[in-house]
Amino acid sequence: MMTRLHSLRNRFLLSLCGVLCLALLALVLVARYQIMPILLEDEESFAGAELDRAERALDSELNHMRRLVEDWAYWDDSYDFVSGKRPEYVDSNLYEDTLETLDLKMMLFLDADLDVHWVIGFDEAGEFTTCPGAEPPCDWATPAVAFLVRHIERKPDEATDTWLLARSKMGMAALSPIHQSREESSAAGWLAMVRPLDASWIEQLRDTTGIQLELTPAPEQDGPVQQLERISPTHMAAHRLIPALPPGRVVRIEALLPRQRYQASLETFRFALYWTGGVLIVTLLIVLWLLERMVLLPLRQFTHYTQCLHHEAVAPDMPDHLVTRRDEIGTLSREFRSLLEHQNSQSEQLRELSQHDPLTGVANRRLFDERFAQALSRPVPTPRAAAMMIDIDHFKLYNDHYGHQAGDVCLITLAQRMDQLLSAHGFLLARTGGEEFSVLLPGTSLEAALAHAEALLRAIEELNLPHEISPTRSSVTVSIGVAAHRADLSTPYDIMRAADQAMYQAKTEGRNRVEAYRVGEPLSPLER
Ligand SMILES: Nc1nc2c(ncn2[C@@H]2O[C@H](COP(=O)(O)OP(=O)(O)OP(=O)(O)O)[C@@H](O)[C@H]2O)c(=O)[nH]1
Repeated sequence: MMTRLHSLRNRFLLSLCGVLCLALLALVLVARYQIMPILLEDEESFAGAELDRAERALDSELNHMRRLVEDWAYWDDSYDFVSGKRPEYVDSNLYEDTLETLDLKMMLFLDADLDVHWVIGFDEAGEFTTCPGAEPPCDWATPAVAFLVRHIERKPDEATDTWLLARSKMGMAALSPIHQSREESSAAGWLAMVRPLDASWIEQLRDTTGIQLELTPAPEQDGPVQQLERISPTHMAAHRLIPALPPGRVVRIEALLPRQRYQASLETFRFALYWTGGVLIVTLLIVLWLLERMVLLPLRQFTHYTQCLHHEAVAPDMPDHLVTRRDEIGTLSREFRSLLEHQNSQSEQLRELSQHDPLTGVANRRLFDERFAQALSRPVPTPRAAAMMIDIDHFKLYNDHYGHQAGDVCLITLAQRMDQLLSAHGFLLARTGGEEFSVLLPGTSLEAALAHAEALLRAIEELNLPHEISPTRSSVTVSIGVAAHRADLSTPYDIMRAADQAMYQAKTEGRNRVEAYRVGEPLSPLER
């Protein structure tokens, strides 16, 4: 018995759901292990590029510082000043406004012997000081002087250098040898400048780069130079450490970056995922609908039809829309129909064989009894039915004289003639014994039956089938007993017993005659 779970529809649905789940799982795994790493990697390279941009902005500021210090260092007035020839240089150039205009914290001139020639700048308290050496009140410059002297002694290639400074406050420093502008000569001294990197400068850097960044001085640390921290779904913090002075200190660039690219990629991926999922589900629904219409529905109709064959007495016709289909179901339906037709015709043949006498082709006892019972069961007005019992006279002699085969031919000839006469009236002739026939006459009275029997007798005589050694007549004759339904003959058995008795009466009376079963005659048992 097919359960609902095992129906094709449910199995197909379950299989599709399974495939869908596997596809979703595959999609999740691909997203987790293929797409997400690519997105994160892309985000890291974006953060790196943004930090590069911030660092390039710093480099550009350092270059600016380099150009500024070189402008002053390659100025002949500066050359003369450190060579001790232009004492008015201080008054005309080195004053507080100069530092403020150039956005500097300090300018330091060293002569060729690396002695401090002049210092101007703001001390730790922000007071402007200007001195011919690093003595008070300009002693705040002493550490810078010591560093510069060490640096020049270590690297006397007379190149311009720039540095980021990361003390408690940040700054930028540049150092250049002082040369004459036109002649090739050795350095007459060195000029150093220091620019503070304060909050307003950082704000300006933010405006220039468009990056939300912070610069902070920090001690040098072990670990990666660049790090990325995703602080929220919308923002990440990227920082990079840039070497600075003094040794052991770094400038930490920290950029707060939007995760737009990641979010946009994620959104695009989600969008594609939802659409793919939606299209997949719609496709599945359409496939299911098509399956239902093209396969399952006709199969159910076919199954319903085969079930009807079991339950209905008369086989219904196969629905036209099934047999006219041009697909496999149509082929199956047509094959099934032709198989059914073949089986029906074989059943019909078997039924015919089981209800008819193989020698004469007329009905046999089985069909006769069946029809007789039917005739009496119908609530029709009287007369209900009559019956005849016909027996060929001296048929043993016929066989003995003409042979058994001729006897068969005689039986066939007689049967055909009698059937011809009887069937014209709707009566049923049956061969119920070797040379014995019975006739059912539905709705016929005894008198009418006797008249039909007499006509039958005459017709057989008229056949004039030779029976030379018959003591009755020189042709084949029959004896007929007739009985009809009445109160004391209410069953087929009783009526046939009475007809049989009448037929024996006809034999006794001399054969080739018709006898009726008379009222009050005792019935003898019917020999069968
Ligand atoms: N050829 C042939 N003979 C059959 C067939 N069936 C029965 N018979 C013969 O029919 C004969 C019947 O003989 P009986 O019953 O003695 O009766 P009868 O010779 O007809 O004599 P009455 O009935 O008394 O007139 C037998 O010889 C059977 O062999 C058959 O199918 N073919």
